[in-house]
Amino acid sequence: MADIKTEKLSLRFGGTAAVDGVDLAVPEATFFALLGPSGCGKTTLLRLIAGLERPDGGTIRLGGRPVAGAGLFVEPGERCLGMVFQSYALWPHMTVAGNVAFGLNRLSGPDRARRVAEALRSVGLEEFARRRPHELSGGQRQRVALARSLAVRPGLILLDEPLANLDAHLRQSMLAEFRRIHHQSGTTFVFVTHDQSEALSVAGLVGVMNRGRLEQVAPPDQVFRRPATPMVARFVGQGCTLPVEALSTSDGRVIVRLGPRNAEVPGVAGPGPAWLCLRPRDLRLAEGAGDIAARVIGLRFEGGDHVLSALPEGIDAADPLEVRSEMPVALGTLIGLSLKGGWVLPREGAARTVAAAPQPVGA
Ligand SMILES: Nc1ncnc2c1ncn2[C@@H]1O[C@H](COP(=O)(O)OP(=O)(O)OP(=O)(O)O)[C@@H](O)[C@H]1O
Repeated sequence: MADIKTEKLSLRFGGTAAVDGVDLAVPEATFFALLGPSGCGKTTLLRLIAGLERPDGGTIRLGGRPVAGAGLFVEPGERCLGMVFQSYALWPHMTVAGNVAFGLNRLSGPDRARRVAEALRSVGLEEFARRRPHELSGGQRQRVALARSLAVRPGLILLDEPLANLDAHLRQSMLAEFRRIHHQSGTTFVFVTHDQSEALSVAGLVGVMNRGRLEQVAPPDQVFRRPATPMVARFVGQGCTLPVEALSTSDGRVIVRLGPRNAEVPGVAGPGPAWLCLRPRDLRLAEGAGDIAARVIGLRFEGGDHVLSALPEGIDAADPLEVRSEMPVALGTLIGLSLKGGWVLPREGAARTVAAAPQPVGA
């Protein structure tokens, strides 16, 4: 088991800051998911931790041991970690057992065989030891790749989009497998994905990256319910952000002006310009005027409901909001939306209240 600590970690490729001053602390035995849009720097951060890239600046410690920093660079093979890639990277001419034994050369024959059997048992593939990779399904190949990493008993396993080549159904069962194996092995897992539902369902700790920086590191429910930045609010859970004015704040609840009306919403913004972060589940169609007046500009049928896209009225630069309805509503209709939840964040430069914030409405 190894914890991970990076300080001011940076790597540029030409004009691109792929990783930009990242301070990260992942406690040992954590299942950590690194989440973010394509090109935000997830793989580069993983490769820096693995030792496949050298940082331009900053430091990395694994299990308390410095592995990269000024004048110091520990080679990947000496970092006591395993890697699992989306391409599996198995040797096609070797059997499953041969692939799993690959990193165990320093062990004696019987010890090696025992370690291979143990690793294959932990991923449920002991009966497949004599097969070759082309005789396995994609999910089974990925489990062989994981068994190969587990066999060397590393303190840390780095998984780079390991489910990207699998179909949706198999991804779900592999996620459950990863959780079980992580729990059983007690190894620290770092799991890179751009799929937020994957990250939130599998990890104990989630890091959201954007443009080379970490926007938030928190347990999945906090990332979802208390986004630290507008980017996290928009990226996770189909969220959107409305520009509002925070009028006053007390006990972690903020009164915001929504066009001509005011509403009280949980949050951390002091008085001034703020963002109201909303998810579809934070809104419902009001019987009367509700909290927000909005005009229906789109309608689709999804998951058994009609989903209305509605543009708030009286709020400058607002994006359309989505709300579910049992009945279809004609385009152009003025509707009222009631707030069931939400989260208020200060806009850049505005005051943030420090008081501990309560759970949002409906949490
Ligand atoms: N070897 C390289 N040479 C030049 N630029 C690179 C290199 N590797 C990555 N980059 C750039 O660095 C940035 C971060 O890339 P990275 O692969 O880390 O992103 P990512 O979040 O893993 O993306 P994805 O989800 O699409 O895999 C991107 O702008 C990318 O184009």
